[in-house]
Amino acid sequence: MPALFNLRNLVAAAVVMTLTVYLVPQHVLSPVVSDALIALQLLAELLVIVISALIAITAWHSLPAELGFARAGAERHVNHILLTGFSLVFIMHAAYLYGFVDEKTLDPSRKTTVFLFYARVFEIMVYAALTFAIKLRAQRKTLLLAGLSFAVVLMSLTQPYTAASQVPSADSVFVHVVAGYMVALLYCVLAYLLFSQATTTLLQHDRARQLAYTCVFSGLSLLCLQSHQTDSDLGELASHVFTIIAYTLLARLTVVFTFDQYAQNLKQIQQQNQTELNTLIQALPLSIARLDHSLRYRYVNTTHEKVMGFHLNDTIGKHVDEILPHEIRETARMHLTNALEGKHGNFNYSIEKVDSKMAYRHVQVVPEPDDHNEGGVLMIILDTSDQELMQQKVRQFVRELTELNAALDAHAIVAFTDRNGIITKVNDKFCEISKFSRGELIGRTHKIINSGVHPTAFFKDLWQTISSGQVWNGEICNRAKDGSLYWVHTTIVPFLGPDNKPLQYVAICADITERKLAEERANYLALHDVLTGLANRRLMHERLEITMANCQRMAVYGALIMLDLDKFKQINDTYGHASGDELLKQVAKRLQRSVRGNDTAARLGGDEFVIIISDTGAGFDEAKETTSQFCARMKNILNQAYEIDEHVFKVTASMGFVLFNGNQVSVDHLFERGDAALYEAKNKGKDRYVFSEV
Ligand SMILES: Nc1nc2c(ncn2[C@@H]2O[C@H](COP(=O)(O)OP(=O)(O)OP(=O)(O)O)[C@@H](O)[C@H]2O)c(=O)[nH]1
Repeated sequence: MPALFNLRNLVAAAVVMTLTVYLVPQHVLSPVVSDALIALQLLAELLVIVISALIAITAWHSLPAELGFARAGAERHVNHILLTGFSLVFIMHAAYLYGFVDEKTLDPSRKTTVFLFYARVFEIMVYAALTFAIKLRAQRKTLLLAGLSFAVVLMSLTQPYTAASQVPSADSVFVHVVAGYMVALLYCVLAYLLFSQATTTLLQHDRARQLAYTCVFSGLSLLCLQSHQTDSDLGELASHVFTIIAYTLLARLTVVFTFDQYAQNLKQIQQQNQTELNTLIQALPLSIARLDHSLRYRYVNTTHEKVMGFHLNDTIGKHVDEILPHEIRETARMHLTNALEGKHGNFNYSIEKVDSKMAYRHVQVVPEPDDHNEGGVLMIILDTSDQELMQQKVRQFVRELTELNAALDAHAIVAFTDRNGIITKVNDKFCEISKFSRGELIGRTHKIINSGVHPTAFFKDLWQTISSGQVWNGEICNRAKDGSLYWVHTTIVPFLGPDNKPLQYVAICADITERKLAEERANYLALHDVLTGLANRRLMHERLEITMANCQRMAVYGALIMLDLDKFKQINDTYGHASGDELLKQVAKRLQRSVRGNDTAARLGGDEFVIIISDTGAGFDEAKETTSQFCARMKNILNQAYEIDEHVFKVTASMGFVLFNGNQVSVDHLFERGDAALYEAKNKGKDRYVFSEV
């Protein structure tokens, strides 16, 4: 049955019908004209209008883009207009034919012919456009040009029908008839081309075949019109029937192929998505495996092969127990069974690899239910070895850092400040040594412990160093809350921000107070007499040189007094060495108390002392007088009784002094002369002072 009603047979029947229309004499057909026939004509016209309108609507919505004969926007609009055009023109044709439009200037039947011509023009152009869209071996441009030229010729043939004043002559009617045959011939050529030359894809071929049939029926429609006598003869009716068939085919071509194209496009998109998804899944650094409801592998990606070490072909169809490491089989099976019941799960495991290194994995188990109650499980395995090793390193680093911090806290005084030097954090040691509480320190600057020992330039230099991003090292004397001084060896490290400027500073200090005191003591001992605390010989020399220089600068006289206790040996011998020591200390105190701040009292050793007076006057005599008075006063002071161990002593002293007012003579020479004067004082009976020229 289907074979009987295929398009080929339909065309054959149509040809026979057309021939019948031609072969039966017109006078036989004309009497058949009746109202019923006119009604049929009307119905046929209406159908043509409806179908052409349907094609136009479909075209506006989807045809051009989907059928592919519109490549650019402008071209698509041309096709829209063409399709809409022949729909509208057909409406006009029908309207004039049946007098729907009351237009008096032209004979309605002539207008009908005009609109029919225009409809054909549009029809040809639509077919040409569609043919153009279908890939033919013939030159596209040639075909289009031929179609357009033909349309122009056809339009020119309508001239006699459009001029109101002009009645179409027998010649023009003849031309019209000839044009009709030519159009029919063109349809045949188009049909031939489409039947025989459609190339490329099956879809293109099918489309060409459909269009070829459309052309055939349009051609037949035209041929039938050539035998047209009146508005209601059979020839015209047959023409309408063929037009209906042609346009139905065209509508089918537009609608069916639109959906075919949709389906094709959807399939293509689906395939493309599938390919993209597959590429993505294969490229993911995750091992992905899909298991069926019996926990057998039905899909694995390439990463799974790498992670699990099983080739794809060795995995598909296998049970998880055959693939997963035996250490985790039980855990995995539990999670997978839960997933089959719709529960999500995850677990971690680690295994030793063949190279003895540890591998760490995180497994995510996702249920994959389906409608047939035979869902599967998606198993995603992430190799977390790198992260795990990194975490181990971080943990180790944090542990080391904590230990380091604890060690630092235990042994060092630590303070953090912001870039402005505001203390933000201190450790216990800092509080302990500074005797300030943490609360008293936070938010303050280091000025709170400033001892005043260092000059302003010291801290200026410090800040210049650290604010330029460099580390500062040095010793700082600080003052604790109770006023006591303490020394710290300090290293200040700036922490730089992204702009290479310090964000904060950390000061790491070591308590060096003990060492500093020891150093001070050593320095003191190096320059002072241990027993009396007076300057020793070395310091006395330095002071003498300084005093000599000062005297020269100030143009004044200084004095060097050599002093020796008289008969000190006897005291030692009588009361003991300790008492002798005590006496020496008391003598030293009296000397120290008798001199001014910039004068010097020193002990050279034994019972021998030296006094340096820095300013005794500008003139020699005045200086000599002043020094003599000083010696006299000193003699009196020393002669006062000493009370030692419940004994009372009386001691005298001999003195020899020299004057100096610059560096004209050497220190040694001054001593020599002073000694000589002292010697003279001793010789003269002791308990006196003697002046010597230098
Ligand atoms: N107690 C004590 N005696 C000392 C010390 N150093 C030296 N001597 C003693 O001081 C004495 C110094 O004696 P001299 O100055 O030579 O004799 P002197 O008895 O003072 O006689 P003159 O100086 O001539 O009056 C010696 O007996 C030393 O042993 C010391 O540090 N302590």
